[in-house]
Amino acid sequence: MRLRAAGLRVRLRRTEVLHGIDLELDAGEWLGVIGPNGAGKSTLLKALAGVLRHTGTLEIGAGPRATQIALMPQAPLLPDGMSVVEYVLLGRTVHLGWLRGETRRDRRIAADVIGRLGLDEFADRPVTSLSGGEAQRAVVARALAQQTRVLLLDEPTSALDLGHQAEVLSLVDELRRQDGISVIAAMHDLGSAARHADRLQLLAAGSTEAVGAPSQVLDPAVLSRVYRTPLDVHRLDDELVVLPHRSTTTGRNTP
Ligand SMILES: Nc1ncnc2c1ncn2[C@@H]1O[C@H](COP(=O)(O)OP(=O)(O)OP(=O)(O)O)[C@@H](O)[C@H]1O
Repeated sequence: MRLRAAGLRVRLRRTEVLHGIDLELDAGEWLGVIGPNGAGKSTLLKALAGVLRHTGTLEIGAGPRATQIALMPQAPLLPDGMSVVEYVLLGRTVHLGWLRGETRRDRRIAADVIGRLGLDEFADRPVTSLSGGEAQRAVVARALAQQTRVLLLDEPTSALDLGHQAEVLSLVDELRRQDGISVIAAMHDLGSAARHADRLQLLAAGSTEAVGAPSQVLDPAVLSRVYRTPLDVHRLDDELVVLPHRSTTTGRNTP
C-alpha cells in the first residue's frame, strides 16, 4: 500500500466540504477521482498533499510529505519573471537541504522532464508568456521534477489540445510503469479517466458514491443520479464512453 486515508474531513469557511473520505492507493496504481463540479475532488487532492488542513488519518511513507507527494494544482500561480527552467527547478526545492543550492543532478532532472514534455523551445521564456496549454505542461513538468512516489494531478489536461492531452497522460502512464509511481488524477473526461485508471472513485457532495474498477463505477444509473442528467455508457472498441442519454421515443430523428 502506497497511501491510505481514512475518514478525511475538511472544513472551509465553517462548512464541511469533505465528509469522511476513505481512500487507498497501491504502489504503481492509477486512481481516477471523478464527480460533478463542487464534489470535492480538488479539496481531496489538496488535503492529501497537505496544503489544506484536514482531520482523519493519512498513512504515507516516511519523511516530509512534499518528498512523498507532488500536487499539480488545477489553477497554479505562475510567478512573474521566472523562466520555464527556473519554474521547473522549483520542483526540486523540496529535496534541497538547508542552504544547498541546486546541483547538476537537479538541473539534469529538470532538463529531462522539460524535454519529455516538449518544452525545450520554451525553456528560457518567462513562464507567464506561455499559452494555457504550454503553461499546463510546465506545471506537469514541475510536479514530475519533484520525483515523488505519488503524483496528484488535478485536471491535468483541461487546457490541452487533444494531441497534448494524449501526450501528457501517456507520459504519466509511462512514468508509472517505468518508475512505479502511483497516480491520483481528478478528471472530468470520464472516458479518459476510465482508460488510464485502474480504479475510479466517484465523489458527490463531499462523499464517496462508488469506488472500484472503471466498468463497475461507470454505471449509467449511478452516473445519471450523481450528475443529475440521464447518461448512457457505451463500449466502443473496448473503451468506455459516457454520453448524454438519447431517448428513442422522442421521434426527433424520425421522418
Ligand atoms: N475556500 C472555500 N471556502 C468555502 N467553500 C469552498 C472553498 N473552496 C471550495 N469550496 C467548496 O467546496 C466544495 C468542493 O470544491 P472542490 O473545488 O473541491 O470541488 P471539485 O470537485 O474539485 O469541483 P470542480 O469539478 O468544479 O473543480 C464546493 O462546494 C466549493 O464551493
